[in-house]
Formats: sequence, structure tokens, C-alpha cells
Amino acid sequence: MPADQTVSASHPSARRWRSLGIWSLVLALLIFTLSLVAAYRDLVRVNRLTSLSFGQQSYTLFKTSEELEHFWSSVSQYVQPESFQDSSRAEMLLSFELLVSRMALFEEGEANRVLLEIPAVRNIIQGLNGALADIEPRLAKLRPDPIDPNYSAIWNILRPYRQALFDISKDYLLQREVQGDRLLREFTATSSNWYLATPALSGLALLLLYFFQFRQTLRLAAFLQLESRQLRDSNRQLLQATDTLSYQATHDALTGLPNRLLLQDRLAHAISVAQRKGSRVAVIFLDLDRFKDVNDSLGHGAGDALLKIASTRLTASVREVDTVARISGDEFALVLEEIAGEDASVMEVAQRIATTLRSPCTIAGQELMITGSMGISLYPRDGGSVEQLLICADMAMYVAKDKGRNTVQPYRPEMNADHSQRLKLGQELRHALQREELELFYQPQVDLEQERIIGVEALLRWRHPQRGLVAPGDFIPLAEDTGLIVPIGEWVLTTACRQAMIWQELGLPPLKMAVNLSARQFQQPGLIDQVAGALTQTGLSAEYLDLELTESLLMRDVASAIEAMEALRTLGVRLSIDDFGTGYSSLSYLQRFPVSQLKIDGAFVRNLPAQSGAAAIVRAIIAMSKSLQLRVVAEGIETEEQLAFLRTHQCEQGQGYYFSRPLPADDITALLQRQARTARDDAETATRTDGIDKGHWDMGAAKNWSG
Ligand SMILES: Nc1nc2c(ncn2[C@@H]2O[C@H](COP(=O)(O)O[C@H]3[C@@H](O)[C@H](n4cnc5c(=O)[nH]c(N)nc54)O[C@@H]3COP(=O)(O)O)[C@@H](O)[C@H]2O)c(=O)[nH]1
Repeated sequence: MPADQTVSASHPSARRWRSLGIWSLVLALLIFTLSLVAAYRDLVRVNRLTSLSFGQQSYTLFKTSEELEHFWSSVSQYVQPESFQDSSRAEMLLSFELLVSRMALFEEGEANRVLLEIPAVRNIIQGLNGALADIEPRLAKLRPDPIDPNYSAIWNILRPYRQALFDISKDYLLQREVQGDRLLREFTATSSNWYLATPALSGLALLLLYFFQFRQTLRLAAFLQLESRQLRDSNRQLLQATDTLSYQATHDALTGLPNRLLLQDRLAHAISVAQRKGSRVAVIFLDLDRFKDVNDSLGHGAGDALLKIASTRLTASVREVDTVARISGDEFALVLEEIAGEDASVMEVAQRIATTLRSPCTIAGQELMITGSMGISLYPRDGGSVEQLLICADMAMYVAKDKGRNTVQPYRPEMNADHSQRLKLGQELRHALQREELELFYQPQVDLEQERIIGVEALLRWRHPQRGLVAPGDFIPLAEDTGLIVPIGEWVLTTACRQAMIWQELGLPPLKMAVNLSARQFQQPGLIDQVAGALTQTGLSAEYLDLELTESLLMRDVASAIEAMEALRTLGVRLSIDDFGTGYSSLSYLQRFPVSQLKIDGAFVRNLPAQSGAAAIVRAIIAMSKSLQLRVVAEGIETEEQLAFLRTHQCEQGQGYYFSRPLPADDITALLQRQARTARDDAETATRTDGIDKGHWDMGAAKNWSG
């Protein structure tokens, strides 16, 4: 039955059937009541018939009339001298007594009381009673003599009653017979109909009632069946919804892998099995290398595709019993059960994972290589609980990330100390600014052709009261994570600009001041105001400020990066792409970035000139810069050979330990003053000799100075 036909109390057809049922019940009750009334009426009539059929009243009347006659005949006999005997008087008196007794029966007998309800009978009986009372004294005095006046008196008293009693008993009998016949006829005529009609009608009404009831029961059964089917359906849907919800609550929507919740559950189970069997469980935390760069440069669709490929490859690298879960953006965790040995066997799995991940894949038209940093913890060696094992694997993964890409790092107990040290360092860094523990070092940037310092790069140091000089690599990531990089970056900007002004005020030739901007700094909304504020506050002209942005930072969100760079350019500052060659930027991106300088990553320079790959990349970057009319700076120059290679290929500027390590401001002041002096001396010598200005700067002095 379709849902819209379901029987409900308010449904019109249900109401119709219910009212029919009620009416048939009312009809049945009516018939029953009528039957009762008819039965009662018949009972009364049967009673009356019975009373008639017994004929007791007729008998009484006849008997009274007979006894009256008998009394009169005994009186007549008594007064006849020829028939007189002694017994005649006694018989007369006895018949009188019998008559009196009979009369008393009218008053006492239940059945005869009906007779007294007939007025004619009542008059005769009452009259006869009075007559008998009159007769009694005369009877006592009556002599056996026909002329005795008592005899005639008795005769006169009795005479009217004798005839009347006889007549009325005859009439009564007759009347009773007629009435009895009539009643009997009526009774047989009507009662037979009623007795037939009553059960027939009641039966019909009951049949109707039963029919309505049966129909209603059928409909109710159908309704209940439908309801139960709907209930079963709802139940099934509810179960499905519960399953879906519990699946969603325990799985990652993108990859379909278990999420952190399910991972914890599986790990808890694996630990309890390992506890029983005395086996080992390994947890591997894996963070995809440079996932954010892919996501930002190729779009979120590409990022999602990469995550899906990574999850498929991870699942393929382990056994069915093992668990691969995605626990956050680009972080995966694996639970490997029943590990045979310790580190070696897990490392084997980790290497297999790394190899499987590494095979190239094409996403958004780009060939990419997926790598990850892995941290490993082992049950029971590194911890006995889910939380402990996850924390240990996480810590180890961070160490792996710090070591560089595509590395595997098993957990070591010392990492705990490193972790708490990191926490402590974070707290101390909060106070470093107020306590003036931060300091800027400056590394010269040299014009390779003229061998002159034309600029410096400001490099941050933390003069820690206990640890001594802390390198930025040890606290900048922490400052990034905690957000402290924003106030620190602001301080760096202002301090660097002020220092540049100090050197100008000392009469030194104006220098280009390069300041590094981290990702978080670059993305903060107040950056333009911050830079403008630093320039205004220190009075440095914007043309001397060079902001260095890493290639990977720019590639995260190209459109927003271009927008922010355009805004910075309106201030008049210059922009450089730092660590160039390590990111994914293509020529088309480069053309769109409003930069004036590329800095070749030190990793390529380090391998010059021996490594042909590095040499080719450096040559290509220099050529590309020239064609895009960008200045090119080589970082990390440490040797004469590297310098020679770069000069040969017309790299304009360089920076590195070969020239000078990063130095405190005062040391740079001395260096700059020496350079200025040398320049002056050279100029004077040139004027004195043939007037040629070689513009030479004594690099050897600088190298010696910086040690
Ligand atoms: N957001 C900010 N980042 C900053 C700031 N100050 C520094 N940094 C970044 O920290 C990273 C490490 O810096 P540092 O330890 O100072 O290392 C710099 C140089 O000392 C080093 N370098 C220079 N020449 C050589 C060399 O010949 N060999 C060699 N092995 N290392 C050398 O390179 C670092 C400078 O690199 P780069 O910035 O790419 O020019 C570093 O990434 C800094 O950017 C800051 O204030 N804010």
C-alpha cells in the first residue's frame, strides 16, 4: 500500500468505516434491547396463559358455587322432617364451614387474588361473605321445620348469590377460554415471528459488525505491515547513515585513508596484540617534502592529486595488516604490526616507502618527484602507549625534516631533550627582543668586476646569555612557528635601515642594504606599512633597501606574491629572489615577478666548477638573468675557483666566505672605511701616475680580517 493510502485515524475512509461499525453496534444493541422487551412481554403473556391454563380461579369459582349449592341442599335436607336425621344438622354445619373456608381462600390464596380484581366477582364475593355472616346466627337457631322463619330468611339471603355465583363462574370460564385462545393465538402468531426475527436480526447486525471489524482488522494489518516495512526501511537508512557517519568520522575524505582517530584505535589494538605475543609495532610519521610549494604553485587540485598518489603508493608499500593514515594536510602515519627486528627492519620498510614514493609522476602537466621526511618510533622500545609512540615518531619526523628532504630518522631518547629545549628556546625568544639580545651581522656583497663592496646582507644573530651566539637557522623557524617573526622582522628592518644611514652619515659611499623576509612576514597584511615605517623612521632612501624573498616563498601563491611585490615596489624598494634555482619557478613566472635581482643558491656555487650539473645550472641562471635584464648575485663563494668561474660567466655580484663572513656592524664599518681609504689612495696614486682609477678593493685584507 502506498504511503499516501496508509490507514490513519484521520483518514476519511477510516472515519467512514469506523462510523459504520459504530452504527452496526448501535443497531445490534437496539435489536438486543428490543429482543429483551419482546422476551419480557412474552414472559408476561406466558404467565398469563399459564394462569389461565391452570384454571385455578375458574375452579375456585365453581367450587364456591358448588359448595354454596351443597350448603343450600344440606339446609333444605335438614328442614325436611321426613328426611331429618341427626347427621343432617352436622352435615349442614360442616357444609357451612366449608363454604366459609372457601370464601376465606379468596382473601388468602395468591392465585385467587386475581379474581377479586374483577369487579363483578369482587361484589359477589364480598356480598356472599356478608350474607354468610348474616346466616350464621340463623343457622344456629334453625329447626328441622320447613316453615321455620329462619329457613325462609336463609333462603332469601342466599338466593341472589347462588344464581349470580353460578353465572359468573360460567361466564368467567367462558371468558377465560376465549381470552386464553386469543392470547395463545396471538402468542403463537407473534412470538414465533419475534423468536425467528430476533436472532436473525441480531445475527445480521453481528455479521455486519463482524464484517466491519474484519475489514478494519485487515486494513489495520495492512497498515501495520506497511508501518513495519517503513520502520525496517528507516532502520536500514539509519544504520546506513550511522555507518556513513562513523566512516566519515574515522576516514579522510580526500584519500579514503583512516584518519588520526582510527589510527589511534588501530595502534592501540596493535599494541595490545604485541603485548600478548611479545612482538614489536612500528609507527612511521611521514611529512611530504615541499608539498606546500606544489599546492601553492600548481594549485589545490594538483595538491589533492599529489596526496592521492602518495596515499596509494604508501598503501602499496606496506602489508594488508598495516595501517596507513592521513593525519593532517601533508602528514601521513603508518602503523606496522609484527615487526621482526628493531630499527633495521623498519628502516627497510621506510626505504621501500621512500623508493615507491619517489617514482616520478605527472600532475597538472608537470613531472614531479614525491619525497617525504620520516620519523620512526618502536613499541615497546620507545614507549608503551599510543600517545607516547605518536609523540616519539612526530619528534623524529621533525628531526628528519631539519636534516633535509627525503630522510628517515628513528626516534632517539635525546630528542625528548631537544624537544623540551625547543620549547624553552621559544619562551626565551619571547624575551630576547626586550632584553636586546638580538643583533644584526652584515655580510658584504661584492661587485665581482670591480671587487668593491657595493652592499651588505643583514643577517640576524641571537646573543643568548647562556648559549652564546645563536645562528638564525636555530631560531628563525621557531620564530616563524610562534609568530614572533613579525615583531622580530620589524626590528631587523628598522635596525638594518638605521645602520645603512649610520654608514652614510659616516661619509661612506651609500650601500645597498639587503634584508631577508620570511614567509610569514611577507604574508602579513601590515608589511607595506612596516617597510614604509622603517624607511621614514630612519630616513633611508628606499632605493638602498633590497628585500630578499625566497623562490619557494614566492611560488606558494604566485598571484598574491605579485600583488604584495607590486605594492612594495611602489615604495621604491628593490626586490631580490633568494636561493634561486631550488624552487619550481619557470621563466614565465620570473617575467611576471617585479624583481630586479636573482641570487643563485649557494648549493650550486659550492659545487663549482667541478660538478657539471651545478655549472650548467649556474650558467643558465646567469644567462636567463641577463635576458630578463636582472642583476645576478652568486651566494656562498668560498674559493678562488668558484670566483673565477663566476667571473668567466659574467656573474656581476657575489657574496661568501671568500670575501667575508657575516660581521658585526662595527667590523663592517672598519672594512668599509678601509675600502674607502684604499679607494682614495688608489685614486690619488692614479692621479699621480697616469690618472687611471682601477677602483680596486683589497679583498685580501677583507678575507684576513674576517678570518
Ligand atoms: N627572515 C629572516 N631570515 C634571516 C635573517 N637573517 C638570516 N636569515 C636567514 O637565516 C638563514 C641562515 O642565515 P645565516 O646562518 O646567517 O647564514 C647566512 C650566511 O652566513 C651563509 N653564508 C654566506 N656565505 C657563505 C659561504 O660562503 N658558505 C656558507 N656555507 N655559508 C655562507 O648563508 C646565509 C645567507 O643565506 P641567504 O639568506 O640565502 O643569502 C638564511 O637562510 C638567512 O636567509 C633575518 O633577519 N630574517
